[in-house]
Amino acid sequence: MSYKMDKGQKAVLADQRLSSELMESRDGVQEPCIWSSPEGGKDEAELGKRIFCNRSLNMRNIIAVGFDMDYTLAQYKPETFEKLAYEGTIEKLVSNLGYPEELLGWTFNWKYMVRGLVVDKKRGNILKMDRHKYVKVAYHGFRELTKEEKVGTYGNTLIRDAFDEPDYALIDTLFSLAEAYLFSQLVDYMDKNPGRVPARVDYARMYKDVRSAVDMCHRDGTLKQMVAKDPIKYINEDKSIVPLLKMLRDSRRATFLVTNSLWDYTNIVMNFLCESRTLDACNFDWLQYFDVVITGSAKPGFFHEESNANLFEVEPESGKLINTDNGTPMAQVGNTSPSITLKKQNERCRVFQGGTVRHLHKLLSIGSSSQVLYVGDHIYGDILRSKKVLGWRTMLVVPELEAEVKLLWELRDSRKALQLMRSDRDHIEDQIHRLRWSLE
Ligand SMILES: Nc1nc2c(ncn2[C@@H]2O[C@H](COP(=O)(O)O)[C@@H](O)[C@H]2O)c(=O)[nH]1
Ligand SMILES: [Mg+2]
Repeated sequence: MSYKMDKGQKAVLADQRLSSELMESRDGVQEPCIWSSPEGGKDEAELGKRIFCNRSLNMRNIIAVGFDMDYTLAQYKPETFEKLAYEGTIEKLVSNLGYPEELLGWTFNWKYMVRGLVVDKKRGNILKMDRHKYVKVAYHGFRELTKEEKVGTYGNTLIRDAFDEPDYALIDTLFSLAEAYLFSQLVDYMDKNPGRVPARVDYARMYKDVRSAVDMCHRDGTLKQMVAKDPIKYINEDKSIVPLLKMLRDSRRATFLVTNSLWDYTNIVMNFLCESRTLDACNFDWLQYFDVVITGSAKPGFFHEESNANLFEVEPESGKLINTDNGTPMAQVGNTSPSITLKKQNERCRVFQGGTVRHLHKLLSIGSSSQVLYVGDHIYGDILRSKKVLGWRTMLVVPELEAEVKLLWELRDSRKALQLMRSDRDHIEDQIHRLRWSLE
């Protein structure tokens, strides 16, 4: 990431440069660069490390910056982490749900699926839609539908399909790549071997089975135990996280973490990211970089202001949950001062589980939602509601863009040449039309 902040609350997103370099006006003419910093972004950051804005954000108004953890601060390695999810899911399908043992020999191509695809559960199809919700590409299992098949299935309805639950599922998180791939494999397998999948299983049932097996992998420790044992195998190291958090805190902004992961796992992942520590050496030093940590937040429900979810304080050493009254630890019968140990241990940062955005605002003394910037990876879980309903300012982490932006940049000359050729072609076509009309 590339941005500048000074201690006097004067902070700006300093990197609109590339976005204006890459963004051409409609007539193909390059717009002049608009700089946010006086130096004009002279100390260039690597292409993939820059921040892009679709509207300006004055950091001066931001008093608290929050982060999601999984796939935001912690970038998992899909070649190991998603493979683990894929193998764990197959294992559960075979052992618990009666799928054939030969699935255990299947392999996972982690590069095949991308976020943004849509699963048509009933038909066993994977769809790529355009921004207007028209199906551009459709695959049945791994076979691409012909144009006629595609139009016949998705193009002829009088009432337009919403492509939403319950018949469709959106692949909107990197956690879902393995299940989408496995679903396509199962569709192919079932078409070719109709008697080999459990009786009464259709495509939709197969998707449901895969989903519940994946869900179980996240809940029963299949994934988290393995990550805890060997985090470097599954999570990319990122030496810029601590400087980033320090910089935010030096600028006197509050920092917070809101994650759906529970405390035990959060502590392991954050120890690895901030301190390069593994399970046996875990401590709580990383908490110094935050004012508030909320685990088990159940996003997106966390962002519903009307939610009544209870907020518990977590005792970091034991993981014990303590009842709170809006964030204030409650006295237990027979013990009038339960909060003393917690306060001493945790002078800088308090750790919670559950609660709602109202609790967070109170804990951080946030007066207006527009003073909060939240960084997340999940458009639905992290961004949609927090931005649209609450009015938080949001930043979406899209690692896929790194390759795309590089490619756009590398191909800039060809793209420009193509644009000029298109414009020449349009002129020539217009001239031909005029000449034709003059002859009629
Ligand atoms: N029970 C399930 N948990 C899931 C699933 N997919 C992801 N996850 C877990 O959610 C959190 C994400 O945390 P955040 O920091 O991004 O808020 C992490 O613990 C995942 O393991 C699922 O399908 N079922
Ligand atoms: Mg996340």
